[in-house]
Amino acid sequence: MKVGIVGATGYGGLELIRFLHNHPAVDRIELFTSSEEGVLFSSKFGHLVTIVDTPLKKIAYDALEKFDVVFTSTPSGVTSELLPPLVGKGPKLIDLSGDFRLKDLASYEAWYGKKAAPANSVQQSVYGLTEWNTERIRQATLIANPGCYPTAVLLSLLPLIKERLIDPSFLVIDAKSGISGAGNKPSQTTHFSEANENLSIYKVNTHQHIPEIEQALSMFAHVDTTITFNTHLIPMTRGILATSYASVMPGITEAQLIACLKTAYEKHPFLRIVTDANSLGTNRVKGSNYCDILVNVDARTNRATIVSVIDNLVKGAAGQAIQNMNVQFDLPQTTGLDVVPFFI
Ligand SMILES: NC(=O)C1=CN([C@@H]2O[C@H](COP(=O)(O)OP(=O)(O)OC[C@H]3O[C@@H](n4cnc5c(N)ncnc54)[C@H](OP(=O)(O)O)[C@@H]3O)[C@@H](O)[C@H]2O)C=CC1
Ligand SMILES: CC(=O)N[C@@H](CCC(=O)OP(=O)(O)O)C(=O)O
Repeated sequence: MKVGIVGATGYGGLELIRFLHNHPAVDRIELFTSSEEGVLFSSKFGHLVTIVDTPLKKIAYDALEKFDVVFTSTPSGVTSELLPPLVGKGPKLIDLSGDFRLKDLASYEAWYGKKAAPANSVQQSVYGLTEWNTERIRQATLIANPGCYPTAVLLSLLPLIKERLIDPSFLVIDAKSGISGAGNKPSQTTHFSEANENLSIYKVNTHQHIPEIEQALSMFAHVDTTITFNTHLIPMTRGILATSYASVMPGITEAQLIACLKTAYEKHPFLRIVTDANSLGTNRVKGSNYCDILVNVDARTNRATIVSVIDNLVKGAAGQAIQNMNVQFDLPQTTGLDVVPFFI
């Protein structure tokens, strides 16, 4: 299989290379750039000197059309223009940005502050939350890979809401991310001296993943609701921990919530239900495509605390994108992704 990566020099692109290099069905990888045409990739990333020896190529339609799969890992607002002419031209397109996730174009423009992609290409795109949309992903030519936070939040909440075990009308979600979630372009808030030894909230009640989570709750659990969702930056490189709070429906027990999650994911190798809080942490999934989930019910308040952890760059980005490619090519979902978490 011949694979092209646009945005290869970014964090998502580098993770795609890390996994695709070991993917048994991928025999050729070409890397594309908007700013560094002709630069030898390994001259920028010395740790890949024995692995990738090709120069970065200019983004061009005639080159991209020839691939079996094109991954795009670029800032929002790029693929809304780049990809529509490629849809249906041959390659499977897997976009890691937010440009094709929101079906409501006005919502995209309001939350991202950018011009939306053409309506027909947004309609054709398939939301790539692998465990919940497998059959549509199999047929898709354009996949909108989910955001990192929505992946963590939705995987933990969807089974419980779909089975009406928790009340979806008052969901409060508190999420925290490592700094690589912000990409490789430094900013004031990601500057080491300001992020280190600091914990901060950002995009208060305005995060662009709010409409994405609400849309997916409607799409997969048939619940139309509004959520309270806030995000925090933690001084570490990788990882997301999302904690959701919801009232438990009358008569429902913690054991039933755990059983529901276990049943929902029993055939899904990357989803693990954890029952001991000491065994849950971002280091337990770091570097891997796993999503670990814990649920606990506070008997005093009858509220559930639902916690999930992922590596934002793997299950939250490149790993899930490759999982989707595996589905499209009828490969086992774990192909090329069967790695042990770093832990330390
Ligand atoms: N980081 C994360 O945890 C996650 C990120 N995402 C999303 O995935 C996408 C990539 O994220 P990430 O890798 O972190 O971002 P980075 O900022 O690390 O990298 C983005 C890459 O895009 C390329 N690029 C920049 N501008 C343009 C342009 N105008 N046209 C084409 N390419 C361009 C750059 O490479 P070059 O200059 O060589 O072209 C750059 O290296 C983003 O949309 C992000 O929101 C989604 C889930 C998780
Ligand atoms: C820590 C950090 O800044 N994370 C980014 C992750 C979002 C992202 O990746 O953007 P899209 O999914 O919308 O493309 C953020 O919160 O905006």
